[in-house]
Amino acid sequence: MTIGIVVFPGSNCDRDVRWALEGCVGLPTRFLWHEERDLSGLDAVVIPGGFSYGDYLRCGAIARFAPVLESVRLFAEAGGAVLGICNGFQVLTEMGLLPGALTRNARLHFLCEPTPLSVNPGNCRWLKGYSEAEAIVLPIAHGEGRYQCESEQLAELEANGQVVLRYACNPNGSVGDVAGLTNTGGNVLGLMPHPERACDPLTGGLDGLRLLASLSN
Ligand SMILES: NC(=O)CC[C@H](N)C(=O)O
Repeated sequence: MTIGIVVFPGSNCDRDVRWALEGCVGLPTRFLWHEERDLSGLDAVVIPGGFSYGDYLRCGAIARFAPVLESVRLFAEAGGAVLGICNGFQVLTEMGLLPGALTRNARLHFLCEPTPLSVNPGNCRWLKGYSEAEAIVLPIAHGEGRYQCESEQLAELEANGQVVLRYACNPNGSVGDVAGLTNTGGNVLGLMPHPERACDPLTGGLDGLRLLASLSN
């Protein structure tokens, strides 16, 4: 099994994700530069955190036009496992693979702190290792993490079980305490917290490990 990790100019968590997947989980990875289109041989794709194209316009708004994402869209639409972390979640909403939008945090500050969350794994392929309503802690590090969508859309997401991660103490003003969403197929997951920074007790706990290890079980 090999996991692709997308790299845009401005990505900065691509190495963290590689360290977690290879060093902590033991899964081989391959970097996918933003101009590449070839996903052959890959079993899953991670769009990591960072500041793609300098976060100009809106986080993820330029990245959505990257050639690599045309292939990622086809991969996801065919049922392939895709994980978007932080800037990756922003990219997934900008490209329409997940509904809604991530906007500036309610108090306009960049937030960087451990954050308590509640997991509702439903049919999400990336969350098989967690139990229903499990309480976990993952770090956040973002300026644009305030999830927004229409109330009808939120009701639909809730009814479908697509709100798979919720903030216990909503730090950024997200509607419905949304910290992470899956698509109806459960193969695409976008989340603002960073599971790759919680894969070692020395550097942020272990609550992210099962997420990154989920595909290998
Ligand atoms: N850690 C990240 O991926 C940061 C995401 C994005 N650049 C923001 O500040 O919201």
